[in-house]
Amino acid sequence: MTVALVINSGSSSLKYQVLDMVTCGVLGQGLIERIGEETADIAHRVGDARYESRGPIADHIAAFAAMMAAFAEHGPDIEGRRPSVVGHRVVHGGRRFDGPAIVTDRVERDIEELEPLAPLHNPANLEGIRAARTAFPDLPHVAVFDTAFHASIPEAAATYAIDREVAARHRVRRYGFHGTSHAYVANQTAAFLGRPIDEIDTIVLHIGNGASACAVRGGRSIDTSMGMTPLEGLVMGTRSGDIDPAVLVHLHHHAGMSFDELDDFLNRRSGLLGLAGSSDLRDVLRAADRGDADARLAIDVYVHRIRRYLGAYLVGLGGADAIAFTAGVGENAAPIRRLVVADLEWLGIELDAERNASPARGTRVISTDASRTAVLVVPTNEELEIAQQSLETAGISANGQAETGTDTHRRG
Ligand SMILES: Nc1ncnc2c1ncn2[C@@H]1O[C@H](COP(=O)(O)OP(=O)(O)O)[C@@H](O)[C@H]1O
Ligand SMILES: CC(=O)OP(=O)(O)O
Ligand SMILES: [Mg+2]
Repeated sequence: MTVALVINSGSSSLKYQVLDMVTCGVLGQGLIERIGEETADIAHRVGDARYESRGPIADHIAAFAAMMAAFAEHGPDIEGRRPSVVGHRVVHGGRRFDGPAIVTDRVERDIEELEPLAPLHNPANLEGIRAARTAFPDLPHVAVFDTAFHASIPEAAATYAIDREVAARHRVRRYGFHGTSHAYVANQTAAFLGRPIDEIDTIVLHIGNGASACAVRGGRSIDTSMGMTPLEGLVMGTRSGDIDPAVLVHLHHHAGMSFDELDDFLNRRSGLLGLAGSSDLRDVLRAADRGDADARLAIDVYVHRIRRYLGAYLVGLGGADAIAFTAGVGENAAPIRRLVVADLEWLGIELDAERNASPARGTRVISTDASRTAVLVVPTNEELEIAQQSLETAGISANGQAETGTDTHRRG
């Protein structure tokens, strides 16, 4: 059996999964939240058993140690069944990485060098990588970048209309994020429809706490709503998404907000939280049902923004074979899906109300049989995609054999 360990270090959290790569099943997983705060929450799961604990966790190195302690105490037995590879989610790969990379000291330096472009994400990603390489020095570690899938975006969609020299010097361009999810969901959509991926055009709506839309032509990203950072585009849990940049200048001059405060304001205090007081869409939907006017407006703004991108990408692709909803909101919030594709019958997009409202899980079609564009719900699985890309990059097959001509422990 080949086992993969996947590490997803967020700015204040560490998510991990141990996967059996033959069955693609999860052997164990966990989430450590509030790293760096007074007390952190640790939730570890093995099969149906769930173990929760709390305690101070200073940084990602301590979080990594807590994860190893949870493995030792509750399983899975990763000493007995050692992982063959460790896959790491890295948010920003800049233009340096257009695919996964075996982590070397050089790759670590490149990720560090990209920190100014993703100050919330890359430092945490790097701490996770360093802790994991210290714990498993003999294993291949692979970095899988959120940005890599969008390397195919044409210049017209990637370029901001500012002075070219300034932009180039400071690496200001649109990179896009959630690429691992967009790629996985586009592939799942093609497989579910029984069509080759290179023959279909798909719009993936990854709507979770972070949210982005992606136009995928024949398996390649041609446009996406996030830009230089994961702030641009859709309205998110705490992020504003698109905003007139002059608003920042205005708030700087008239509200006395510094640029650090504005950064915090747009990334952590805006979006659903800023409009309706909660970053969790479930709370906002409940409040709207009770008639709360702020919550209703928040949902209107949220949906309006998604539809704006949906329209743009339908034009960009010249029509789509499929629209795939994914992530926390996309997979679970039937009312949002209904509003996003409402009144588009004239475009050949027709939702089936009953299919949409069904509590069924797994990949499924929610449009009518007559709908020219298929609308689907496709659960994303970034961890599995990271594990598979990591295995492939390390030259290991799912049954544990080194792939011909590749050294299993190649480390770049
Ligand atoms: N049943 C549901 N109805 C509406 N929204 C939901 C439901 N389940 C989850 N969500 C939303 O999904 C969001 C989390 O999405 P997720 O993809 O897990 O986020 P992330 O991985 O970016 O933290 C939550 O903030 C919540 O608003
Ligand atoms: C890049 C990004 O926005 O990630 P997340 O959805 O995990 O916040
Ligand atoms: Mg997410």
